[in-house]
Amino acid sequence: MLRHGLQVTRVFCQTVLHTVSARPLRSAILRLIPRTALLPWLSSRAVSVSEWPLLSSPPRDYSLPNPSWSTEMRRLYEYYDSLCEKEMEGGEKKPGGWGRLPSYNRTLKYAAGGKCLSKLLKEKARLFTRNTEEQGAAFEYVVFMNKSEKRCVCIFQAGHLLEGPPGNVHGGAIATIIDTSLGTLAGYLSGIVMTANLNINYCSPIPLGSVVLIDSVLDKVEGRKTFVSCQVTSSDGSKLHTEATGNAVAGLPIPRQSQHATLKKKMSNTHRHLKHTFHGRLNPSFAYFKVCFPC
Ligand SMILES: CCCCCCCCCCCCCC(=O)SCCNC(=O)CCNC(=O)[C@H](O)C(C)(C)COP(=O)(O)OP(=O)(O)OC[C@H]1O[C@@H](n2cnc3c(N)ncnc32)[C@H](O)[C@@H]1OP(=O)(O)O
Repeated sequence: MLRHGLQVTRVFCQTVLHTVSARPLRSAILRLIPRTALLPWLSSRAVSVSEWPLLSSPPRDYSLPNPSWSTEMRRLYEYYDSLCEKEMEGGEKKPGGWGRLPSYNRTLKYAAGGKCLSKLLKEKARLFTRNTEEQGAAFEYVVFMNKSEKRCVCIFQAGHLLEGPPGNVHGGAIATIIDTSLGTLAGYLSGIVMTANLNINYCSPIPLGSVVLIDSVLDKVEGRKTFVSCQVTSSDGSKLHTEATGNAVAGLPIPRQSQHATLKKKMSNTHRHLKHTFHGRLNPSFAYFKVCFPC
């Protein structure tokens, strides 16, 4: 009887997986099936749960080329990608100092401190620059980091949803991508940071749909403060669109055992405020963010 039940489950699982190709529908169906019911199917396929895309589907990496990318965007991507450290034949690493940073639409997913946040925030929060699935509509960008030069280059293609003055990119959208580039560089070099100060000079408008380069460098580190600056230029570097300087303040270090009780007390005091909104100042839950560098 039990064996018969397992067999029916297995056949059902296989039918679902092989016939339903639309991913949202397939995911919805699978959410209704208890995971234990899938085990017979998995064991029959001799695959581990982590290998199975629907139980642990890898998040979409938004920094990879997609059909909306212009020829110029692709050309620049391929240029910086060619500078990246890569495994060569024989296991040797091609030196270059550059590396592409992956980019996801969630950060809370990686936060153990997320228990302080409401369920709504946990489920619905999206990184501002990656909050539309429509390719090419808003921020299309990829960040390449050069750790040894303490520098990063962001290739940015501005989509039609970012219009400000007719035919040109909104100043707030430019500030957003600058904050993202500078924040990413500061975060990469100094750990978790919050932008404390950002000064922007808008020198010439950025045409909607065009591709620009945001070249960011580290100026100095003073205690918790990381000073960074950038220039936004046309893709061939001939025209300066924007320049900016910023100061990012590093968060609290991962708590040591002795500090843990104080932090826990602080967290419960602020829990009520944190429940529906972020606290205005850097709060202890930031200390629990896993350091990862999606941008
Ligand atoms: C890990 C996950 C990564 C994910 C990445 C994906 C996203 C990609 C990247 C996206 C990136 C997006 C990034 C975003 O969008 S971050 C979002 C925008 N930023 C904020 O909301 C920050 C709000 N402000 C604060 O939280 C606090 O004020 C901070 C944390 C900044 C400092 O408060 P804290 O209580 O902790 O420290 P402190 O007050 O003792 O000050 C410490 C030092 O800093 C100096 N100072 C302070 N304020 C300013 C100021 N305004 N100008 C110049 N300096 C300032 C101050 O004089 C002092 O210096 P000194 O006296 O020691 O010399």
